[in-house]
Amino acid sequence: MTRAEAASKTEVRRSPDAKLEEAVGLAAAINLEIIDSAVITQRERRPATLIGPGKVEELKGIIAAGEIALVIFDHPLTPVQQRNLEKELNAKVLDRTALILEIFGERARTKEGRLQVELAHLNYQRGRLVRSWTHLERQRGGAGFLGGPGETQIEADRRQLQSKIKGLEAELDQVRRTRQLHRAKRQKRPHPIVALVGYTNAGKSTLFNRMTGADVFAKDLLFATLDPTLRRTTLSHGTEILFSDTVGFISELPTHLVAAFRATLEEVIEADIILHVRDVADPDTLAQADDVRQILRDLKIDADDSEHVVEIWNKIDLLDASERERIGTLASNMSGINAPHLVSAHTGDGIDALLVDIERRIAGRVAEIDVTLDSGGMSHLSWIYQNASVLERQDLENGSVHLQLQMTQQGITELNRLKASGTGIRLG
Ligand SMILES: Nc1nc2c(ncn2[C@@H]2O[C@H](COP(=O)(O)OP(=O)(O)OP(=O)(O)O)[C@@H](O)[C@H]2O)c(=O)[nH]1
Repeated sequence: MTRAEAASKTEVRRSPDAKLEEAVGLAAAINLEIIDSAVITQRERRPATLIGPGKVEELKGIIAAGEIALVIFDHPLTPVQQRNLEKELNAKVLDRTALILEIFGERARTKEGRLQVELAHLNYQRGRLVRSWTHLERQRGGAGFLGGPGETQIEADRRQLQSKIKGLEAELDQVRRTRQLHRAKRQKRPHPIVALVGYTNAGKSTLFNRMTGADVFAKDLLFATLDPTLRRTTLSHGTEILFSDTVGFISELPTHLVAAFRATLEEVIEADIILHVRDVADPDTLAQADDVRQILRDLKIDADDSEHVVEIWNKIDLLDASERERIGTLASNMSGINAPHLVSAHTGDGIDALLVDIERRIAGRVAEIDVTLDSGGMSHLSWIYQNASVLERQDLENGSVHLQLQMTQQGITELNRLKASGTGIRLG
């Protein structure tokens, strides 16, 4: 059974309750105290307030009684709806995009991450300004509308936003260029990259820590990791790899946010192997996996290429015996390379088998090569140690050194270039 077949065997749509639970989790991610939450069923969407007048009244009562300062709608709101609701409810109103932006704002740690979030924020605001302006314009008769304090103010705000956006884009460009230089340097160091992706809270950071012995912030918080983290690890047969932990994905991630994080996700785009970490104890696991695959496709990654993308079914320790058996059967029905890894990043179950599999997959991408450095080629020794895994070294009596190396194809090409440009290196 392929992954697509396995997925199609089960209903993947989220229940309203699961969506609500996720939204509550998002709010908790920035330490908001949740007073109340509810699913509202709406037959028609009201252009002015999204929800009907009866519901608005009901909410008003709850808000006044609970002294609630903020109301979050897990649904896109137009600028007009947001403003009207704020007035009616006498509380600040955010929609899902605004909430995610708030979370990203709190989490970003690197300069690039912070700039990206700020830019996404400004773009979000700009979209709202432009839309409300067109709305006003339409109300006052379109092209005939000239001057007036409202327009002047909005126009001024828009210009100010525009120039801020331009400034930020330039700054971001500079930061990215520096990072690309670093990356170019690293690419010359041909360690394969293994990137972790997954729905937010799936356990990527915990798995990353487990596999690398690192101590990355892992918490039961959505979007605990925002900036990519890289760490070098040596696998049991000596293969050196770089593990990369990235921002968690989420459904309905606003498109401009995906665009903003595209640069940060370059590690994923260029990774030799992608580990798609899934929380199989979450009732929503199938819908979450679908969302992740969609985002991978947006990044032009073939999520169904099982050579490249490996599914990790995490948190198996949370399953009861019958669920575990069901998941185990499902996994064993998925043949060969399609088969997912059942693990618990928490207890360490399944991690060794996963590391062996990573090493095996990488072995297909790395090759062994013998190199002899004569005395004239010794200056290349440090480059070799940086760029290859040295499996064996023999210091010969005539002063030359014989090395047995493991390198990626890219590294071998580089080595051939070195050989062609200088003396003292013999291959084979
Ligand atoms: N029981 C159990 N809990 C786990 C396991 N793996 C992770 N967790 C818990 O799940 C929560 C989320 O884990 P993280 O590693 O922060 O998840 P993440 O995918 O990096 O999250 P984001 O940063 O939001 O993308 C934490 O409370 C972890 O302790 C597991 O195998 N079993």
